[in-house]
Amino acid sequence: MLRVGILQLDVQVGDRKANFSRVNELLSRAFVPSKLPTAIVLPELWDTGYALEKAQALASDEGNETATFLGDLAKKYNTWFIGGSTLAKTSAGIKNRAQVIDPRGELIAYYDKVHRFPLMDEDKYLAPGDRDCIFNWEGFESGCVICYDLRFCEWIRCYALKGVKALFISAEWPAARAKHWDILLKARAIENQMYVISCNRCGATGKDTFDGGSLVVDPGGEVLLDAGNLEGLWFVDIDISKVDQARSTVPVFKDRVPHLYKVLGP
Ligand SMILES: O=C(O)CCC(=O)C(=O)O
Repeated sequence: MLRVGILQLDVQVGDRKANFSRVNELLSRAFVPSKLPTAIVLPELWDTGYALEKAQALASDEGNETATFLGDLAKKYNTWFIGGSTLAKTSAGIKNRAQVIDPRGELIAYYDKVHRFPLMDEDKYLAPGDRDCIFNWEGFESGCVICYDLRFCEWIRCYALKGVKALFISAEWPAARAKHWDILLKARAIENQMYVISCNRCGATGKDTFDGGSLVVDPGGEVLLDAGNLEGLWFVDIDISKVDQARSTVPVFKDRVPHLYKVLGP
């Protein structure tokens, strides 16, 4: 069993210091040795929120400021931080970057959001990522994506075809489309027969409201954890062997007919 912690946060927009201190507070309150999780997941842009018009000022070089903060926490609590994105200044522009940090505090992988969300002007302010993010988490192929990426079943399928068994999704998915979030998380878990481990923002900024609703869904589509709409750190135990069980019970991957799936044109 692997224990996962979902840190559902009400993000303070443009205020990295406030978000850092809130995360510190929630972690120190929740931690007792018997509850130690193997990984903690944070929301998308958890450290600065969506203040993209100020992205240039808020981004840190390669996202290092936030990676250093999480690295120290990873060592302190002997846990992974997986997902939870930050604005990263790179030579190709500013990216919405999810970070994967191991218990030694090392940044071992990162993911730059591939599908930019036009309703939040990401295409105007951010440069897109151009690759997936697959890494070994405690002996298991795992991956991460960010928010809007969830709508692209073909992208998530690529992760499954590369052997991913646990997919981490960080998001700031608004309440207005909470139903889509809920259904798509379950669908991606069922169709790919993998764990989907998600962390969404809660709370509100002006008129924008976020319902949280972070779910951990098993490969059969069962919801193991629903964090509701409140801020907090929630724990759940997952058994990765259920992925192989699901894939052998209904052999979807064996029964694919890929030569019929080829699309003509872009
Ligand atoms: O797809 C959606 O409805 C929400 C996506 C989103 O909020 C994001 O990618 O930041």
